[in-house]
Amino acid sequence: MSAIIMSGTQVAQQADAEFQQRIQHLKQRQITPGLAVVLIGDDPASAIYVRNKQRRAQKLGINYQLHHLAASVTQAELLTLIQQLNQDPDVDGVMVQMPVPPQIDATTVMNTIDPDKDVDGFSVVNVGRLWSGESGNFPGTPRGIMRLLAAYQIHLAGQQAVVIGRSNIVGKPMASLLLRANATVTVAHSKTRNLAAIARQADILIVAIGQPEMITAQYVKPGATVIDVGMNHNAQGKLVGDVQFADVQEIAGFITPVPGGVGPMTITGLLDQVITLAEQRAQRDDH
Ligand SMILES: Nc1nc(=O)c2c([nH]1)NC[C@@H]1CN(c3ccc(C(=O)N[C@@H](CCC(=O)O)C(=O)O)cc3)C=[N+]21
Repeated sequence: MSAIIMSGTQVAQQADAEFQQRIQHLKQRQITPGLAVVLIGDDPASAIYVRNKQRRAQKLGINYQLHHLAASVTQAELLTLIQQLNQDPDVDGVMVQMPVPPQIDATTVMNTIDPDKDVDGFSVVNVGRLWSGESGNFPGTPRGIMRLLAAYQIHLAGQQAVVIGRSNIVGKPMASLLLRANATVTVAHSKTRNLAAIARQADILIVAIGQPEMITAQYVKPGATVIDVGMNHNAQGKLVGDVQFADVQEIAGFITPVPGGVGPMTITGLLDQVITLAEQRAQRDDH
C-alpha cells in the first residue's frame, strides 16, 4: 500500500481562487491588501522564497512592496524603515525575511513591527495571543499546514500528534495550533530519547528538524499522516526534505512531497494572513 500524496501545490491553487474572491470584495470597497517584505543581503535561498511570494501576491493583485537592503545595513536604518511601514496606511502586513545578518538583532526587529501588521506572527504579542487562544497573526508555515490537513480531511481532535522540532517559527506554533484543534500534542527535538518510538505513536507526524532524510520508515506508524517541513540540499544538490520519502510513502497513509508540499502552503498561510488584515482594515473603516 502506498500513501496518498498531499499536494501543497494543488491546495495552494485552490486557496488562491478563494483569495481572489476575497480581494475582489475588498477592491469593491476601495481597499487593496498591502504586503511589505524586507529582504536583507543576497542569500540565494531567501531570494527564491521572496520571488515565490512576490509572484503569488502580484498574481492575486496584492500591493506588494519589496525593500531590498544591503547586507551592511545598520540596525538603526532597518528600524527606521519598519517604523515607516508601521505608519503607512496602505501597508497591512510587514515581514523581514529571515535570516538577518549578524549586526541585526532579530528579536528587536520582530518586536518593532506593529503586532497588528506582524504577518509572520513572530512578535511576543502574537506568540502570547496564539498560546492563550486569542485571535492574532500566526506564522505562515503552521497555518498553511493546518489548511493542508483540512483539505485532506485529516481528523485532529483526540488524535496523537507528534511535532519533531521546537523552533519559534515552526515547531512551537505548530504544536499550539494542533492543541487548539484538540489534538494530543507531543513536542520532540534533538535531545529526545527514543525518538523513533515516540514518533511511531503519532497519527500525525510533523517533521521540522533540518536533517536531510533523517526520518525513515521505522519512525512512522502504518497509516500515519506525515508532514515534511524540511528543505535541504543533498550531496547531489537536489532539494530533499527531512523525511526519506521513498521509504516512508510505503507505510504512511498521507505524506507531503518536497518540493510541492509545505513550501507553497507556507506562502498560502502568509497571503491568507495579509488578506485577513486588509479585511480588518475594511471593518475599521466602517466604524
Ligand atoms: N520572516 C520570514 N518568514 C518566512 O515565512 C520565512 C522566512 N522568514 N525565512 C525562510 C522561511 C522559508 N520559507 C519558505 C517559503 C516558500 C517556500 C517555497 O516556495 N518552496 C517551494 C519551492 C522551493 C524551491 O524551489 O527551492 C516548494 O517547497 O515547493 C519555501 C520556504 C519562508 N520562510
